[in-house]
Amino acid sequence: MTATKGLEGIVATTSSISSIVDGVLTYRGYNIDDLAEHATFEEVAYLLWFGKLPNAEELKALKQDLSDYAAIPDELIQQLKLYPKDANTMAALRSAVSALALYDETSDDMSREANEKKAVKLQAQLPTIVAAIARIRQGKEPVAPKAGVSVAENFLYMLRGEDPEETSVKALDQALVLHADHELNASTFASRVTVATLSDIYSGVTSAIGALKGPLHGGANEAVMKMLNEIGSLDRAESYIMEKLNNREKIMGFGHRVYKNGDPRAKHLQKMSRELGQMKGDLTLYEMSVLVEETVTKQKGLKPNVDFYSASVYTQLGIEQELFTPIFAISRVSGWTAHILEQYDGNRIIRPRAEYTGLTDQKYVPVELR
Ligand SMILES: CC(=O)SCCNC(=O)CCNC(=O)[C@H](O)C(C)(C)COP(=O)(O)OP(=O)(O)OC[C@H]1O[C@@H](n2cnc3c(N)ncnc32)[C@H](O)[C@@H]1OP(=O)(O)O
Ligand SMILES: O=C([O-])CC(=O)C(=O)O
Repeated sequence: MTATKGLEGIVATTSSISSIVDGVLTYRGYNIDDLAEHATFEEVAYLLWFGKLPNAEELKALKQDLSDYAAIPDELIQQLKLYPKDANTMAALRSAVSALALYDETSDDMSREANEKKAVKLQAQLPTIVAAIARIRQGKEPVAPKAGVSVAENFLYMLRGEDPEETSVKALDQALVLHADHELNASTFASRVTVATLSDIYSGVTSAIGALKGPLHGGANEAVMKMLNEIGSLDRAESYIMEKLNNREKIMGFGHRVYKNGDPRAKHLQKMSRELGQMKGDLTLYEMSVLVEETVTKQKGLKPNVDFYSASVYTQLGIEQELFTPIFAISRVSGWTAHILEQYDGNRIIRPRAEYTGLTDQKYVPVELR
């Protein structure tokens, strides 16, 4: 038995949800470029869960369900108010989603119908939880979800307490489409490992949130913004990156286990970042990001991943850094739950082997002789 570090190149499951072949990402056979350009997040979530794009009636029914399920239990809001104000937002979200299971009497109902309903409920409730955490932290009351609007619009409304402008809603909706699923990434794998023991969907999503939090995965978008803030101005970008690389430090938002010639989602986020800058009449953040990209690519041959330009996009949408990875979760919960449903179908426990590298032939020695 020989271990492969980080399971690189190991095919751990079959899946019909999303695929990456020769650098091309598809959801259920639809190219991400096509979906980013034309589809709404609700259409994409339906596609991931049910394997086809919804017709008008199916889409209307899904939007209604997302609206109907968006409120969170009062008991949970009370709990959120007890969390430390300076708690990491992903840690708070992880705890809240775990607690959510306590208020769903169907949490251990393993029928396909119940699990599909819980997938839609989790999608509806995660944005409400994230917005509530953000508002409580600012000393404000959470805003109840608004009926009849998209996930993107509702999230910005609950965050700000007022109707968002259309350009922000469109940009966030496109970002949600781009983040919705990504084959067997670390958080999706974590969710599948958890539910493959026939544990419940809330446990699967809680595991996934824990995995997404790390800076080598979803947490990188917050680390990118921290880096851009440290750089501070265009003239410092190149020297800052050179110093990091000379110290053999990683540049967050660059590199990828699967894409070696670039992440197809990055160009959409880059375009969005430029357009938001143009609209604001201030391209500093965008230009600083481009200079970082040029320097990293020239020095290391590494290309930006999905996390790099999402940092400047969210900042220009007026969203605080601590919410970047939770926004990733608001989108990715569609993919996680699609994978969880797929895992339950024809499940087998996921239990690989480890190559043992420890001591052998040890003989027990009584404690007084050690
Ligand atoms: C949504 C997402 O999860 S996208 C990824 C988000 N994560 C980040 O942006 C964090 C920064 N990037 C990284 O840490 C890595 O590129 C990962 C985690 C994404 C992929 O990791 P791996 O597939 O294990 O790549 P690995 O670490 O083997 O990289 C190969 C080489 O490139 C280097 N490298 C990879 N990424 C970077 C980077 N961002 N900055 C500098 N060097 C890098 C590694 O140090 C390694 O160099 P070496 O061979 O001299 O040791
Ligand atoms: O696939 C990965 O390893 C990470 C990633 O880009 C994602 O989850 O979107």
